Amino acid sequence: MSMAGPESTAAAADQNRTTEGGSPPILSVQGLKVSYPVYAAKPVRAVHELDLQIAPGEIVGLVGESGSGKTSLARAIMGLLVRPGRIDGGAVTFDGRDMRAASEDELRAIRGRDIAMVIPNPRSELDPLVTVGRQIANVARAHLKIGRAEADEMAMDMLKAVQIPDPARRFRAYPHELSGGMAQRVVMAIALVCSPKFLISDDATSGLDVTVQAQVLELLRRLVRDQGAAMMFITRDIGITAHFCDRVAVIYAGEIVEEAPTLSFFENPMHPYSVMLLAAFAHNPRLREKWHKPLASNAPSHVATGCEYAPRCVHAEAECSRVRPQLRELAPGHRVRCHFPVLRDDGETGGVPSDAGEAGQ
Ligand SMILES: Nc1ncnc2c1ncn2[C@@H]1O[C@H](COP(=O)(O)OP(=O)(O)OP(=O)(O)O)[C@@H](O)[C@H]1O
Repeated sequence: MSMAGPESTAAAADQNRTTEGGSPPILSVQGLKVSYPVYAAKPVRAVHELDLQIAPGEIVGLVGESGSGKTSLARAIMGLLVRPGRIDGGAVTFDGRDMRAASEDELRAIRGRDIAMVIPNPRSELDPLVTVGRQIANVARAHLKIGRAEADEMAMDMLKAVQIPDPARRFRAYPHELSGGMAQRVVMAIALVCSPKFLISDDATSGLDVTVQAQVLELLRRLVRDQGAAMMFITRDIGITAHFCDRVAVIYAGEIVEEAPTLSFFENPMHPYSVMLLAAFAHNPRLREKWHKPLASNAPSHVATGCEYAPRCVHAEAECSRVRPQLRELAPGHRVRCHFPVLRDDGETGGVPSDAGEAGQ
């Protein structure tokens, strides 16, 4: 991650911000820009002027299609952008600390102890030559400066907490001896053993079959709640967020286009892209067609002016390709980046006040 620029003053000021619930955020992202320079071409813009705040104990679902910038955002927060990725601007404040000003050693100490990340394909995360109990214990020893016996005890407790069958035997097992669901639980145990304040789950359960996925998600939620941690839950499956998250943020082409408390979001999604995602989730081709203008390529491509979603939007008007919409708060905690937000079928505006002011960007 690059060192602090002028934005780090924004990070310091950010400590004074509060979330919807009135508490200071555990994570605050302000105006974040991430790009990937590509040889002999324009850099790929992955995240663009993105704002996101997450309160302690809150689970926020980050939903968007492939290539919308979810992983780039997560990795930028952790200071783990994959080369040639770089942060071009903005601030990331975690627990009052300016993450962009932190040294690599400081970031290493924060990662694993205060912020942890769970990703899909757990086997790639695990060392094939070390027993799973030892791998969990090693993380605890490295971050908590405790002795071997205590670390082993913590590892065993974590194996029980993630509901691994026969934990004493699994403690001594090697990763190849575990099923995919078990390996995912071990990765969760590693992520949670130091009781991090913030967990990022990046599509972590997508490789599991549906029943195991539901069990693992429920477990993850319970453990995060028990530890009082906050979580950013990244997924392409908008349906999961309904049961799992306190708040939903929809990302399109590197921008948050809608964010709202979960109930408000599902009762009245206002951005045409969110409505399209919900229609796709409902597996209803007619609804999908109604809400989505197909393009030759599915990947969001950036527009020169106006709304990023305009080329694919069935409601787009001339203004949409001219003026970039700002995020506006149209119901309590419900912000939408759209000139023409969707009205509910019953003709209600979903609480859209005619004089709604602008919020955020
Ligand atoms: N290493 C890289 N080099 C060049 N471009 C990259 C690299 N990693 C990501 N990108 C580009 O950045 C944009 C955002 O990608 P990112 O992986 O963050 O999206 P995502 O929403 O996490 O996608 P997915 O759900 O498929 O993981 C995409 O256009 C992608 O092609």
